[in-house]
Amino acid sequence: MTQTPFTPRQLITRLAVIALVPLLFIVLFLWGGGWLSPQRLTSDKLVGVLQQAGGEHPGFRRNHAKGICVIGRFISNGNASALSRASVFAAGETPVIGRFAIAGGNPSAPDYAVPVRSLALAFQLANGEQWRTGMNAMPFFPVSTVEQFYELQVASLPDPATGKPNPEKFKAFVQKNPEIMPFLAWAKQNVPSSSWASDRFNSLNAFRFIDKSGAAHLVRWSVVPHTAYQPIGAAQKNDNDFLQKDIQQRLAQGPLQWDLLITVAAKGDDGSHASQVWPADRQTINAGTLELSQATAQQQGPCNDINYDPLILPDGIAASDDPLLNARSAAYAKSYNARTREQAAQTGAH
Ligand code: HEM
Repeated sequence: MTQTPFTPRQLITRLAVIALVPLLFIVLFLWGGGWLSPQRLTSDKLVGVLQQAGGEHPGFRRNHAKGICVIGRFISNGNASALSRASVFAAGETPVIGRFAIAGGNPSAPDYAVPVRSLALAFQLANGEQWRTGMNAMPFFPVSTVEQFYELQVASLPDPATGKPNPEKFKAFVQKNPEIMPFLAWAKQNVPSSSWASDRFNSLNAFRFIDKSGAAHLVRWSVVPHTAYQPIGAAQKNDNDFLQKDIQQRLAQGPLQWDLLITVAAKGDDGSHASQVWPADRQTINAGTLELSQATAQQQGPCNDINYDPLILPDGIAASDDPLLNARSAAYAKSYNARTREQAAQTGAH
């Protein structure tokens, strides 16, 4: 008979260690899925509340659901290459696939009823890298933290009894988060333009540009229209889809342009609060011209399969400490996976 080299005590210890390894993996799996901390704000919860607000629309984005694809190019003048070594800022041209949209999860919402509009861009760099950015046509974000974003969605949900948001719940949110007051004041006086072509779109979140020496510069960016602002009028209020029709008509006449402006933070400026703008005297650099030339319906267009994750960045651009960035990245992936799976089921693809 062969003798085991271990004493019973050693054997038990070894078996216990072996059993611990899979147990550790199970605990990590449950933790990652949010099962061990149900109060934790997961991307499931964030996407869930957006879906509750916008309704069930299989195959569509869970926010900014109504939109249109556009293509064009970015013509860099080389000015931003002192701050960022990203090849997109060297003088020259980069093809762009973009998407105009309005906020909210309802793909049939009337355009005039939605105050927040967006432009997302995917720059296809010659070296195979991509720079993706989703910008909104407002000067700053309503809130700064992921918890506030979630609670704001919950406070704005329609009351099942009335079909409208409960004003008491919204008031309670504002009292708890007075940081939202400047946004509410902006929204109250804002008269939307009659065209996406004349909207200024802002990154809102801060990022870091990394220069050739490896030094980081805190920045935000905006695209500023060449097209003059015309306020929304009666004609637009009677047409649910005026934004899409307008942009198609304009692009049929010729390309539309925006300047890409980089705003550079000064020492001490905070990049982690998207609800706070930096003082107006900060340095701005005109990095070049965004030129959009063609529009296609989103479901058939090249933007359908793009997840405009704000953390898909080329070498030379990096995330800041803004906590919204990671939450956005995780939620956009969740939304992308859901909508592309649904689209595949709708078309019978496997
Ligand atoms: C925690 C905060 C946020 C959450 C959870 C969130 C969530 C979402 C989701 C789920 C989508 C749909 C993504 C897809 O299916 O492709 C979306 C779209 C979008 N969001 Fe956010 N968002 C947040 C903050 C922001 C901020 C700060 C901005 C600032 C500009 C922003 C701009 C956009 C834009 C432009 C789109 C449309 C992108 C496209 O056209 O595909 N979001 N958001």
